[in-house]
Amino acid sequence: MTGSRVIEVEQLNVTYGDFGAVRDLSFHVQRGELYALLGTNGAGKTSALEVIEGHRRATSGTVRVFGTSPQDRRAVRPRMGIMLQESGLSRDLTVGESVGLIGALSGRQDDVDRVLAVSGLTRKKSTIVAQLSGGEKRRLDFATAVFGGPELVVLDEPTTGLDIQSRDALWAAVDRLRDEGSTIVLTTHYLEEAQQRADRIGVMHEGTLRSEGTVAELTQTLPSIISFALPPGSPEPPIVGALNGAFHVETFDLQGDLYRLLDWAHHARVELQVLEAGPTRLDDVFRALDHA
Ligand SMILES: Nc1ncnc2c1ncn2[C@@H]1O[C@H](COP(=O)(O)OP(=O)(O)OP(=O)(O)O)[C@@H](O)[C@H]1O
Repeated sequence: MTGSRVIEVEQLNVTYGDFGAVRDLSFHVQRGELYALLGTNGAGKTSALEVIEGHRRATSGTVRVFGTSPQDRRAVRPRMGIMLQESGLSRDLTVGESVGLIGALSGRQDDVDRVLAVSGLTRKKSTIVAQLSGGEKRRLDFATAVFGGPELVVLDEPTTGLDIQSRDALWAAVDRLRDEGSTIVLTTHYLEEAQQRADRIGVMHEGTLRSEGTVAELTQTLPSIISFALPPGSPEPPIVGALNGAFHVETFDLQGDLYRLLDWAHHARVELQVLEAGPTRLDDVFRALDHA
């Protein structure tokens, strides 16, 4: 293992027949990092994660987890918790039995009731899996992944289908894992969640890694946005970019332009309606992908 790298992916290719789902993918994840692998639908994220999880063999390239092959399940499994996009949990087991069984298979030690509490499933302990709602099943998948506080947790779209309370609870549990030193790798289509939490982000599109870095690094090449509307009959503002009466301005000098706008509004006694100003969001990085 190089330095404190928990995951090392070098020139990974995954092909299905003659279709290259993952093409020459290289990235690494440092110990204690939260790394978000983001991308468009079908970009190859799950295929890459499946190799990291040891569920799929690479067509070519090298993947190392804790310095060893992820196919070496005996070495890797006790140290890695996995939340798949679709779980293979038995429908007839109760929630408590499922967590206990998958937990025991992981080789890690934990208290089932503690894990259920962390995952918001205490009241469902005796319910069979077949009777869980979609969101509850996701919480159960999460519970089995974090059983025993693994050093590495891989989460494939963990918050898809969860209501806002469940999402907040899941992120609080992830924060606790990080406080305890766990490394987290995840995929999500909720870009704002990655923007708030990821130390680094890799952006995939059509099988390849298009960009990688911190949120600041990914967004710094794009302008910031100021948007607002004016009451009818207002004088012309000192800023261009009006569209249907609403103003939407792209700027590389957010602070300077905002100062000029507010100063103008103050002196002209104009109310800036629905005023919003902020750096470019990851959404815009994604929208730029199709043109990359
Ligand atoms: N078993 C398979 N056989 C053939 N093609 C597959 C298989 N699994 C995935 N693919 C294809 O490989 C591509 C990458 O799929 P993958 O699930 O890795 O993407 P993803 O980035 O996770 O997408 P999403 O965000 O939509 O979940 C897609 O075009 C998909 O149709």
